[in-house]
Amino acid sequence: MAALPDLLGDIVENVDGLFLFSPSSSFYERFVEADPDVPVVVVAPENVVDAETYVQLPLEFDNVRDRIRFGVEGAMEHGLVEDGDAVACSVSVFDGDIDSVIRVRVSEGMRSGIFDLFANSRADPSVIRDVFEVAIELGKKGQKGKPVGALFVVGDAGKVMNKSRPLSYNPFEKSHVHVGDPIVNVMLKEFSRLDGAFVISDSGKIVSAYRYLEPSAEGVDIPKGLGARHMSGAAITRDTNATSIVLSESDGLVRAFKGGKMILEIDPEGH
Ligand SMILES: Nc1ncnc2c1ncn2[C@@H]1O[C@H](COP(=O)(O)OP(=O)(O)OP(=O)(O)O)[C@@H](O)[C@H]1O
Ligand SMILES: [Mn+2]
Repeated sequence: MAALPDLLGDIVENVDGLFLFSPSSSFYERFVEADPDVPVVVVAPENVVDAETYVQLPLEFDNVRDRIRFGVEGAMEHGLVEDGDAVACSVSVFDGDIDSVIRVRVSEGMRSGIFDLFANSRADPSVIRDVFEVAIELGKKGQKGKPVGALFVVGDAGKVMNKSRPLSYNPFEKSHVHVGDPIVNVMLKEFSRLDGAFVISDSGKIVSAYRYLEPSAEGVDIPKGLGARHMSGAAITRDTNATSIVLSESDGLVRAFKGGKMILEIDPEGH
């Protein structure tokens, strides 16, 4: 009878790269010089282990597939791996230390756009991340315990303003506030109880609240069952170079749209 390491060793046999997701320093040290033929790529929110090849995670994606996709697509973008490569991804599925190895075949076809969404949107990556964080937090807590929906249109704000109209007075009219400021998070949560979309500039300035989006919905293909908030949020990203981040009041999920397509779906509760 074969020993388990022989049987399970196939998973890491002949890989072209080893991806360590948020490794501790001691874990990283053990692997970095283990096999000189297999480059080690660290994927983490911060490069605390001082890795030479590193892909920064904007969010700790609870969904392991999202996390791995982000790391692999980022590595493709940086030229660290290429079509046809096999890579071993070491991740933590449950809380704590790395507990799993997943073998992935790199291919152009697997690209979901998740890396692109953060790295190559019109808006700064940090602005996209900050808006995600607001949406996720809003999804976790709701407004006074009740589920709430919200629509954030980020980047290419001039064009977005041209393709929308006000539903009410704009509380951000003369202000110069940016996403990420703690006070702004409180304001965004407060105003999200009312209708319409928030429009945010490339640099994170809140341009307007209460915008009714009027994009053409032609050629927009999003999952059936999503309503007008999602449809208008998706469509505006085809008509402009904006990225939309939408919190659903009805199912509590946060979804991101770019180029008229849904790129990412996150459960704020981490289920
Ligand atoms: N074109 C639009 N521009 C801006 N906001 C919109 C637009 N259409 C709908 N909304 C906002 O979305 C809210 C919910 O609409 P609807 O239920 O049709 O969307 P939905 O996609 O099902 O979203 P949810 O999952 O949150 O219910 C509306 O009350 C309105 O505030
Ligand atoms: Mn609805």
